Amino acid sequence: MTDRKHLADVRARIDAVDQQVLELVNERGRLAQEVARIKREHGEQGDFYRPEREQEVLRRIESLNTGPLSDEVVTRLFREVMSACLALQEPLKVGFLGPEGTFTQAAALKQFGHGVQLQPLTTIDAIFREVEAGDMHYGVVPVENSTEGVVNHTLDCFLTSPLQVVGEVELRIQQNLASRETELQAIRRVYSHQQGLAQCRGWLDSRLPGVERVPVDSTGEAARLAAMEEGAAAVASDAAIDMYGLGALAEGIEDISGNTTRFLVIGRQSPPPTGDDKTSLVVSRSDRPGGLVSLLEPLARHDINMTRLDARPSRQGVWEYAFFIDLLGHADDAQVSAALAEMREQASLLRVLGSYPRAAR
Ligand SMILES: O=C(O)C(=O)C[C@]1(C(=O)O)C=C[C@@H](O)C=C1
Repeated sequence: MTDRKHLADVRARIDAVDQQVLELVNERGRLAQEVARIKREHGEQGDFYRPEREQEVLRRIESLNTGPLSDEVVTRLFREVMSACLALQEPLKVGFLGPEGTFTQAAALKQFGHGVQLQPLTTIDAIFREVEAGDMHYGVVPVENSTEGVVNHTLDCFLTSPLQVVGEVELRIQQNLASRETELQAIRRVYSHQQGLAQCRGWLDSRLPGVERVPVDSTGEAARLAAMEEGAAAVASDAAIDMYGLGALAEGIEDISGNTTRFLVIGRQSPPPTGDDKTSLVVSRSDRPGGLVSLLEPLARHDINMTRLDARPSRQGVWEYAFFIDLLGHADDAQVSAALAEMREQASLLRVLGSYPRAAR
């Protein structure tokens, strides 16, 4: 067989496979519509998004995958297929910390795919408010960075909001120096979110010493400003570079490689257990010696793994703290529920912020 004939044959087989894939994704779409009909009949309006089921679907796909496509790639493809199926059931509105081009937008896309309507909002408070008011179904907010620690503002919002955590997203963060200038020597000012500036402090100290650093609300906003100003640059994402038509003067400028940011998805109701969950809670107690140790003791006794502990002023009294705790397990799991009951006996306040599936790939 000639090469040309062979190529034509293989392409004909690809066409046949595409036709099958098309029929199957549409069949999947029809089944999702059937699920929606059942949910409506049971009065579950507004509750079409099921993070626990999505997690189960993605984990199953990963375990079935034999390649040559990587687990990461098949996860991304099936995430989009589910996103399109969910959009057939109900178009979801999801607020994220904007403007366009922020890492939070990338996290929202990773969690929900392109089938939802993503709405950039200007502050973390606004995201909480819009979800509380029902104008948005869900919100996506940054909560901690592996280099720079917690996003205090998000934790503070939880102190006063009734919303629940319904999911978490982890994202590898690559920072770039973005500008319309083409030479590093032309840069007089660098904009970024304060976390972006902090993540690249070492690089900026050595490559742009003495250049003014200006913290702004987000990396997306930094890219927007850099696009308008001569001699300006932004520490920002690849997406922001594309969005604002900038060039990358340097790529991957974060000081610690493996830099990861964790985001929380907020909504009105936490999902049921999947067997691989996390629980976030806020707890406080009036100051007394050994207070924190005895408060945490039930977790150790019930063999529960704590993955995060942060203290924030509780805003109730001077030197009173609220402790934000993440642990492995779901609040409905027997061990976790027993430990929480014992902690509650000692605490002046204990609120479960939500139990949710652990971040997918
Ligand atoms: O299983 C469900 O509850 C569905 O609605 C179907 C489906 C899917 O496409 O697999 C769609 C949306 C949900 O978020 C979870 C899963």
